[in-house]
Amino acid sequence: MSRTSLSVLGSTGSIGRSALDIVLKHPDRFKVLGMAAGKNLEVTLEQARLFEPEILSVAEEVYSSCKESLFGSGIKVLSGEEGAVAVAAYPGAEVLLSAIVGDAGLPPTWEGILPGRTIALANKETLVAGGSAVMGRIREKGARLVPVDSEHSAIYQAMKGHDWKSVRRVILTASGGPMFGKTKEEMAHVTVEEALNHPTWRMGPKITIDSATLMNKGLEVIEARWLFDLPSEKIEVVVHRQSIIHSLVELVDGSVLAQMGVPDMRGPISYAISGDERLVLDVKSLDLVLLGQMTFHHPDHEAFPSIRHAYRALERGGQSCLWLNAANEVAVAHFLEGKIPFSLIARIQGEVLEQAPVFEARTLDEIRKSGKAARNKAQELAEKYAGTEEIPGNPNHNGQMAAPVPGGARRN
Ligand SMILES: NC(=O)C1=CN([C@@H]2O[C@H](COP(=O)(O)OP(=O)(O)OC[C@H]3O[C@@H](n4cnc5c(N)ncnc54)[C@H](OP(=O)(O)O)[C@@H]3O)[C@@H](O)[C@H]2O)C=CC1
Ligand SMILES: CC(=O)[C@@H](O)[C@H](O)COP(=O)(O)O
Ligand SMILES: [Mn+2]
Repeated sequence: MSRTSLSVLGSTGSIGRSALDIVLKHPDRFKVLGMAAGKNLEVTLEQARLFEPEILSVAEEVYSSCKESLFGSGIKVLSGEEGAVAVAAYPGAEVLLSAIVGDAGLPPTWEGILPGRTIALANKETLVAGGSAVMGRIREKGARLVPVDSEHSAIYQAMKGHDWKSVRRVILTASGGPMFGKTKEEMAHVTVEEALNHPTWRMGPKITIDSATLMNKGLEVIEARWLFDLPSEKIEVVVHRQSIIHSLVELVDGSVLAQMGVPDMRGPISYAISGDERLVLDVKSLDLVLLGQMTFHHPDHEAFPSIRHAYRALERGGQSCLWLNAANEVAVAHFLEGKIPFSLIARIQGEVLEQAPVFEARTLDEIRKSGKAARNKAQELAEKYAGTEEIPGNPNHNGQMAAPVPGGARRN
């Protein structure tokens, strides 16, 4: 079998590194053609020397050092969004792994949708922000969109050989994140360290905070809506603390299909980039006796309003999902910088999504402009609330109005 040529967007991240680990173990199966990274020069250079791509892009800040270090290597070095787009659109890659974090991943993914190509999609924000426009472009170009996200990969794997007409509902599993069991009142006091301490997955900081607020599951509900062309009534969420069942599909005859395994993203990544082939991976075996039990709960929508925001955005339509996504990114960045308390992330999401235009953004340019407008709204709100420990105007647990407390989110 000839080697699959692969380009990786977000090569230095958690998904990117796992993907390149698979390539390293299967040199007869893959060849890396292009790589796009951000500011991590050390890892970028290591990867460039190991995989010898034809084209590479990094953040503007590290461009000169990168170019200088790779002088004479024959690798074409580019930078910034233009560079990432050039890597994505570079012809010859049969598979494009989209794993830049956040809405920065949308322009390269969009431009990388080329005839006959497989887009292995980790960057869920692309579908949340771009929804019908992205799916339209996939169809128009004759590309193939394959999920990398573990839940969607589970559904995709479970549905192999089954007819989508036979689906009663899909059930996305959520770990519940590190804040599972906390009350609404306790949310204001969650520290950055606590929120970054995911119980089952090791991922980049943005998605880890999304998991802590359960926005990740909200984004995944929207992702499932577009990937599988399902109405939101057929998409449900259940909290499963162990992250062993990666998601389930219930068929019209009551049969339930599940995909299971120890939490390790190399499984879903390899399935997506290999064209549904089962590659040998050194992923641990599932020991059911050691596991002992699996638990299931309804999500607590009072303490974690973000999943409801996602359903609301789908119901409201137009640019609501795009605005929800942009608001979330701004709010998460503010939380990570210690500028706003954890509980305000969901508040900002909810306020911004209600201001979204109710007509669709159809082109990349429209999506980008709209995303910027949403970011500005979220920024204004974040600045307005910065330094407040409690949500202004919301009664605290004693029923009194909370006074803003300087200091914002605490790190310890
Ligand atoms: N990690 C996981 O297990 C899962 C992740 N996903 C999704 O995959 C995506 C990546 O997540 P994850 O790997 O955890 O994130 P990381 O934060 O670990 O990695 C992000 C990657 O994107 C790069 N990057 C960031 N901004 C830019 C930019 N403006 N231009 C070019 N590159 C940029 C980073 O470069 P650098 O570090 O060099 O600055 C890095 O390579 C997200 O959309 C996430 O939701 C989905 C399911 C599971
Ligand atoms: C690995 C993966 O797909 C993540 O999206 C994961 O699902 C995050 O965990 P949560 O279930 O806590 O959101
Ligand atoms: Mn997931």
